[in-house]
Amino acid sequence: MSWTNLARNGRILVVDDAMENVQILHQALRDEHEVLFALSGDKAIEVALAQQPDLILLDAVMPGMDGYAVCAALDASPRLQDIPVIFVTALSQPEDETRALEAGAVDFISKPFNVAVVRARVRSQLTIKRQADAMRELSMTDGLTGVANRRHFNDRLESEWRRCARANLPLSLIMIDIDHFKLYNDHYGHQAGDLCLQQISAAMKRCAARPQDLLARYGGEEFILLLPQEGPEGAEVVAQRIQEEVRKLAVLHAASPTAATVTISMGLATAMPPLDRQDANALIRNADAHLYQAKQTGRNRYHRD
Ligand SMILES: Nc1nc2c(ncn2[C@@H]2O[C@H](COP(=O)(O)OP(=O)(O)OP(=O)(O)O)[C@@H](O)[C@H]2O)c(=O)[nH]1
Repeated sequence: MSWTNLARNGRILVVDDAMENVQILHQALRDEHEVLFALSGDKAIEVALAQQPDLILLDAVMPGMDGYAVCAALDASPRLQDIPVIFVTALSQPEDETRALEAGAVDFISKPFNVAVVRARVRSQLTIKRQADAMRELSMTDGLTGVANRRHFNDRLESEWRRCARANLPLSLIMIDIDHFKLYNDHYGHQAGDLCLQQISAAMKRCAARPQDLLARYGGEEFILLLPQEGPEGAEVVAQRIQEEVRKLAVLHAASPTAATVTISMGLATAMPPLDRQDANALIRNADAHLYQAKQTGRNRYHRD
């Protein structure tokens, strides 16, 4: 998306118990955005979870769950806490505005609406939200390959470790290293090496496409794949798939003493399930030890417990 388009084509959730207010806001915004609506606080949370809007226009005063309670519920949910909220209310005292901002709202619009003001405020909050999303995405991504970076991997490992421990589910890791990559760089040049890293990482990403899977660049030519909810057999299937995809890529490696094309070695490790206080780093060390075994026993293979 270009920077000039950042303010348009948002998914906006309008929450108001009065249908006529919903209709006015829908009319004001529908030319530029997709508009969803909810007539109560409970419904708003339900729609937000299912549709992941970019922005919520929230009525402060509603029967049952009011706007402040909706804000608190959004804030408590990891999947909803980054969605900005603009309060829309007939309350117009400075203390009402302060209360809304303290509840987590990013802006405040008074009823009766001025349609031009509503549009302008929505555009500006949408732009800020999308810039923040882009920054977050950049900070989590490896610049060369576009897969997750090591910091993002560490964060996800920690949260998935806790989740799998709570749910009594296994968690597997695959540590992956390109074979004889120094020789590849020496023979074909660093730029070709970069291209090779991009091709191999894209192929590996295709092999583990479940929403909870995460491929990350762990070091120079070393990658790590996080497979939550996957036991040793599942991890082995993924490893075989990766090996096959890399084989099919058939990137020539004339300088390799062990194969005609680029190959990879892998180390697999599983926590069955993770113990709450067990150190996730021990699992990484275990995968690394298996990778070392794969290298020692000829490369172009995986090793597991
Ligand atoms: N082109 C390119 N090369 C990189 C990058 N990051 C690391 N490397 C290179 O990757 C090579 C890794 O070499 P080694 O750790 O000796 O391992 P290897 O040659 O793959 O040998 P084995 O792992 O034992 O099979 C080094 O030559 C690094 O310069 C990168 O971003 N781009």
